[in-house]
This record gives sequence, structure tokens and C-alpha cells, in this order.
Amino acid sequence: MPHWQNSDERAGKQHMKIVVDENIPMAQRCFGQLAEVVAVPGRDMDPALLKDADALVVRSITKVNEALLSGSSVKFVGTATIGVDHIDQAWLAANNIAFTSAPGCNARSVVEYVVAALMELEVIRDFKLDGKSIGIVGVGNVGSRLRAVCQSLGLKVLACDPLRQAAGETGLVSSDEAWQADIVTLHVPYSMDGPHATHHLADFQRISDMVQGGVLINTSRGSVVNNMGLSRALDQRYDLSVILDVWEGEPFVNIELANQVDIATPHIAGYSYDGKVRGTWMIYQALCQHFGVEACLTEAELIDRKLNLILDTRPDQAASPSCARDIVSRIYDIREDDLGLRTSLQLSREKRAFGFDALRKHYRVRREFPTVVLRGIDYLQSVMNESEFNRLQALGLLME
Ligand SMILES: NC(=O)c1ccc[n+]([C@@H]2O[C@H](COP(=O)([O-])OP(=O)(O)OC[C@H]3O[C@@H](n4cnc5c(N)ncnc54)[C@H](O)[C@@H]3O)[C@@H](O)[C@H]2O)c1
Ligand SMILES: O=C(O)[C@H](O)[C@H](O)COP(=O)(O)O
Repeated sequence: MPHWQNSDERAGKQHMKIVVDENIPMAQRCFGQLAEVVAVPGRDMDPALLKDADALVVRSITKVNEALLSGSSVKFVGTATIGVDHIDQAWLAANNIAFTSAPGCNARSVVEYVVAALMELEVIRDFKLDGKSIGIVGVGNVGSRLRAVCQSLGLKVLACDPLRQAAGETGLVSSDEAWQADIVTLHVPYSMDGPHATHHLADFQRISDMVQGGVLINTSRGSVVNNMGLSRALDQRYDLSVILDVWEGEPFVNIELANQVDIATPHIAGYSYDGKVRGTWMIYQALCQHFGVEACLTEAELIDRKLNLILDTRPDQAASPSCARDIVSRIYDIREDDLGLRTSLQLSREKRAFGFDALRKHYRVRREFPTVVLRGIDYLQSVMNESEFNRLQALGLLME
């Protein structure tokens, strides 16, 4: 395999062109080894730009289909995301264009979003996580990781996934059972066809039938929840709490609905720094393989060590934490995302969509819990009650 490491060899490869979404971190570092990299906003990808390109690497906002690629020289498409509903995979296959996504790349980030949201709910609502049941709908990369964390947190997990059940996986419940849990969280791909289509999986009736004081969380795709149906249900069910990261019609957000829900964020559940870098790296690996080049960068090499996070919790350091949420919010403060979206919704109608995109484009560095070193663990154990300390232990932080 060629291994283009020196600049002469790289220069010889400049005839290849890779078009990438400008919001893909480390794109130049990874793909620049192979080709000329042209970075553009994901919503501005057009056929003229792609006509002479060899590869295209997108995120979820670019629809990749015949209209975009017909007549182009693109032979490889990658999406640095988990979701693939923006890709016409059948058309790509029929036209001999290789395709790869980044399964699981930001799954941990979504899990941490859900945990942070539930801990926040304990502050903003009359809600206590202890002793609750959680229905996890969809037990793939995100759902299975979430199940493990929820079990460590002592929640009763009711996981449902009819496709996995049909394939013989045990320990799953029916959809109806999962929807009777205190908390219902959706982790399914978006699909409009087939027996397990997820379009409007959560509709007015499903939501209206939730248990008293129930919590609904959607981090999958906006249209998995019928947004109008949810809004109508909430008109009658003030007792329900809702956390929405994804919206029908993004980058537009239904303002009335946003005002009804407890936590509203701009599709950033998967936006950990680690998850994004991992997504780029996975596509880089696949692209190297496709073009017969040896991948010479490791995932770890892409992580900027200056961004490593050490939290010292001892009394002479920052304010003393009394509960797990105090620590979680220092690593990932979900209120910043909620406030950002709500502030953007006060912009004029024309600017709101730009506001949504801008929040995502300029997203802060958010590290995943297992990369964070937590110092002063003996001290924490002495100041926290046992159940809070146990919660903290369930989160996978590196404790010293
Ligand atoms: N908000 C974000 O930032 C963010 C980040 C990552 C992923 N996502 C979304 O979350 C989705 C799930 O991610 P994942 O990595 O777990 O995907 P995955 O493909 O690994 O798992 C999805 C699971 O859902 C199951 N499923 C399919 N239809 C179902 C149905 N009708 N009822 C119950 N289960 C069903 C599948 O069998 C599969 O096990 C992605 O497709 C993506 O759209 C959003
Ligand atoms: O499917 C995914 O991986 C996520 O929804 C992803 O984080 C969305 O981010 P985007 O591609 O829109 O930047």
C-alpha cells in the first residue's frame, strides 16, 4: 500500500479532490494527506462543486442523492455521523459509489446528554431519578450504552427493540411496556417505510397515554416525534416533562413547542469533541482503505491534549460539590445549550435558522466523561451522601 508521508508524495496526490462539510473537525489533517480538501458549508453543497470531486464527506444536514451527485466523478461518500437518513444509499449502490458512515462515533455523547438532562430535571421539576423506570426505545449503539449506565445508576430498564427481538436477542420488552416506564427515551434511526418505520413513532396518543409525571426524551431525529401531536398532548398534560434535542423541520424550530418543553437544545446531543473527532477518524480509515492508502493517523493522535480536562474537587479548589450533578454540570452543562437555543429563538424569523446552525458550528469543546480525570475522590466521598457518590461512580469518570 502506498503510505504518503512526505510532501513530494503528497504533492503528487493533489490531483485528487475531496469535498468536506466545513464543520468536520480535523478534516484537513486527515484528508489533506490524501488529496486537495475543499471545505464548504454543509447546506451549500451543490452539483457544480462536486462535478470533478473524487470523494465527499458530509454531516447530517447534506442530502446526498441523485440530484447532488448525478454526473459527478465522486466514487466515495462518507458521513461522519451515526444517522444515515440523509443518504440515498440505494442510489449510491446502484451507481457504484462506495458509502460509509460512523456507527457509534458519538453514542457516548448522547448517553451523557441524557444523563445530564435527567439530573437537570431534578432541579427544574419536582422529579427524583431514584427508583424510576426508563423505557429505552431502540437498543443499538446509543441505547445499549445507555442501558448499561442506567443500570449502574440503579434505574429499572425496560428496553425495547423489535428488530433485535426478532433476531433472538433476549431481555427486551414490548414497545407498549417500554412506553409505560416513568421515562421514555428514543434511540431509533429515522425511517418512513417498513414494519418498523419510526416516522411519528411518538404521536399524540402514545404521548397522552404516558404515565402520570412521565418524562419523554428525543435525541434521535425530529420526525420520530410528531411535533404537533406532542404540542397538543402537552396542552393537556402539564405533568409530563419533555427534553428535545431534535426537531421536525430543522434548522427551523416550532417555537410554541420549544416553550412547552423543559429542556430544548439545537441537535447537539452527539456533539462531544471526542465523538466528532472519532467520526472524522472513522471516515478517514474507510477512505484510506477505499483508495488503497495506508492510514497513518491513530484516533488518539487526533485528540488535542491541551483540551484534556482535570477536575480538582478538593475544598481548596473550586466550590465544593455536594451532588453528582454538580460534577456533571462542570463537564457538560446542558443549561448552556438550552439557553443558547432559547436565545436564538428570539431572533427575527429569517435569522432563526442561521442561529440554529451557528450554535452548532461554534459549539464549545465538550469532553466525554471517561476522558475526564476527577481528583479528590476521598474528599468527595466524605462530603457526598452515599447515593450521590454511587451515581458519580456510575458515570465512568477517571477517579483519582
Ligand atoms: N441528537 C444527536 O446528536 C444524535 C447523535 C447520534 C445519533 N442520533 C440518532 O440516534 C439514532 C440511533 O443511534 P444508534 O447509534 O443507537 O443507532 P443504531 O443503528 O446503532 O441503533 C438503532 C436501534 O434501533 C432499533 N430500531 C429500529 N426501528 C425500531 C423501532 N421501530 N422500534 C424500536 N427499535 C427500533 C434498531 O433495531 C437498532 O437496534 C441514529 O439513527 C441517529 O439518527 C442522534
Ligand atoms: O447522527 C448523528 O451522528 C448525529 O445526529 C450528529 O451528531 C448530527 O450532527 P450533524 O451531522 O448535523 O452536525
